[in-house]
Amino acid sequence: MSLSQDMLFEAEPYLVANEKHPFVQGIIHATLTPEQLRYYDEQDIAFEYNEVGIINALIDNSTTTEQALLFHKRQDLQLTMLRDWLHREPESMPHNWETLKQTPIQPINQLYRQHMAATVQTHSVLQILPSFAAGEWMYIELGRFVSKQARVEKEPFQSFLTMGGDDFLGPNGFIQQFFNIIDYEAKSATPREQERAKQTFLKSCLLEWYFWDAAYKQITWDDWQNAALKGKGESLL
Ligand SMILES: Cc1ncc(C[n+]2csc(CCO)c2C)c(N)n1
Repeated sequence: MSLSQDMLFEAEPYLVANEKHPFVQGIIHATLTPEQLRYYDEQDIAFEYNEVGIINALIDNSTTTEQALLFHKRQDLQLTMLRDWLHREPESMPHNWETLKQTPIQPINQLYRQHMAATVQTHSVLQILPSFAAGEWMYIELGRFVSKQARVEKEPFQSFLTMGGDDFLGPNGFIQQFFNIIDYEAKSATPREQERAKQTFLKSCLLEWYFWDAAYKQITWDDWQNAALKGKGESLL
């Protein structure tokens, strides 16, 4: 079994858990509140901004020019998506490229971004790529899952997890190409390095679940502070 097959096999229970999460179910049934959507939107745009740095690291540490070109293409898409997203920002939450850097990063978002950033210092595509590819894979699979459900066709829910999939899907899509790169890099890696890469992938899958959970409960540092200092909010954690 290739490393990517092994990763996907072990990631399956995390995918099922993500499908069952009340936030994902709330997308299907269009039952999320404006506050839950707003929290998600703010945290996710900041998350995607952080990914720009991760993709830069992938370009930087590529072992072939083909890899560098693929990551560069992915970066182009990331920046285009961010630009369009910033244009769509609601009046209540205006962001631009500059203020994006000052968006408050709430606890789970911080944990996830630091999990990804921690891989950069390995200078290894095999270690950096799984931290990033897991989120992409999860969104594509969740998109597939929600499209098979009787989902409520109402915005903004309808557009949620419906990705302009062609760039991501199929044998030449980003997802398959990322897995091909992981398998190519795994060939020259030790079993310990391969295991580490797999665990990084699985931790990103786990943090995907917590990202939905944080948005569902709108967990902030203030909640954590209240829970710690005032002894309130056990149910949040
Ligand atoms: C929590 C979280 N995880 C992963 C992504 C990344 N992501 C998933 S799909 C996609 C491309 C198409 O929108 C990107 C960049 C995210 N945004 N939020």
